[in-house]
Amino acid sequence: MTARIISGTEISKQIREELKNEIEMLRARHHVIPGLATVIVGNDPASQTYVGSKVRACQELGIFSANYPLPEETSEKELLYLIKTLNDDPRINGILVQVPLPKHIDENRVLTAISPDKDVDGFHPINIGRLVIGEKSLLPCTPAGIQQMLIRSNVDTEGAEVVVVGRSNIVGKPIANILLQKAAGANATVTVCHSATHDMANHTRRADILIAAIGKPRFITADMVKPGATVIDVGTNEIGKTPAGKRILCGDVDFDNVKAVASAITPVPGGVGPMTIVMLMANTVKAAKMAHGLK
Ligand SMILES: Nc1nc(=O)c2c([nH]1)NC[C@@H]1CN(c3ccc(C(=O)N[C@@H](CCC(=O)O)C(=O)O)cc3)C=[N+]21
Repeated sequence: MTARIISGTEISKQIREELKNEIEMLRARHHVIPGLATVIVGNDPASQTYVGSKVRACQELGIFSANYPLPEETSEKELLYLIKTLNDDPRINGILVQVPLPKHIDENRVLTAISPDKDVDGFHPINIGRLVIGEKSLLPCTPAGIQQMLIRSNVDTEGAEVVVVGRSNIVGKPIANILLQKAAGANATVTVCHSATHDMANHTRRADILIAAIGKPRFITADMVKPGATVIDVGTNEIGKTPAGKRILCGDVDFDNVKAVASAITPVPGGVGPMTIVMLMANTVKAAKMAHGLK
């Protein structure tokens, strides 16, 4: 068997088209233009690449974007002041502070300072809490993107065994909670594995849907995958550079061997990454509608 490829590039294009229409409708009917502020502290090249993609996506879709590239030595106080200003700015519906932040800044304090209504990353404790209790909230972008990939490629989660490898606050914990929800129709049986899990392969081999979010290149090997499983690869590990200086990316899944066992698999690049960006745009549109009391 060779697995069907679930293309994040294709699915994200489809969602972009839907968003474009919705944004045009908001503008024409309600005179609303969604606005996103991106804040990046320091000059990590990978972070700059991601923020660059986000800004381009805004331009393409008709979202207003305001960008705040700040020097590495920005103090926590200055950053908190900027966030307060953005919280109060009616043109801004979404605030994204790129993580990781420099070590002298308390990341939790900063993320908690963002108004929950403008928290398009879905990292604020209020939004995490709403997700866990099954209330409507802004969902973290990578997990929301994974959910859309499953829905739009007809992978049924109802009653399925889902195994998530990785327990980060930005991927592992939220995707586990999203797929566990009954109300939203996900309704899966969810196991979360991590670095202290005994006999990890024993868990992963039971998965109908295996989600790899560990941050280790090719960690998931073919012997860890149940024949016919759907495999979602969240890894974006930089394993080198091309002679031209372009980053070479590799997922958390040993793609070439696992695709012979799985029935569906996401590639890296071109899988979860592009979905993360489009869901940020979707959250910005959602936040704009909430801000204007629109359904
Ligand atoms: N506040 C915050 N929110 C984030 O959502 C956030 C963040 N901080 N910090 C870093 C991570 C990482 N992340 C990615 C987004 C897109 C791709 C992506 O589009 N990847 C392309 C390849 C891009 C390339 O070639 O470098 C792909 O997989 O096809 C990857 C990774 C968002 N993050």
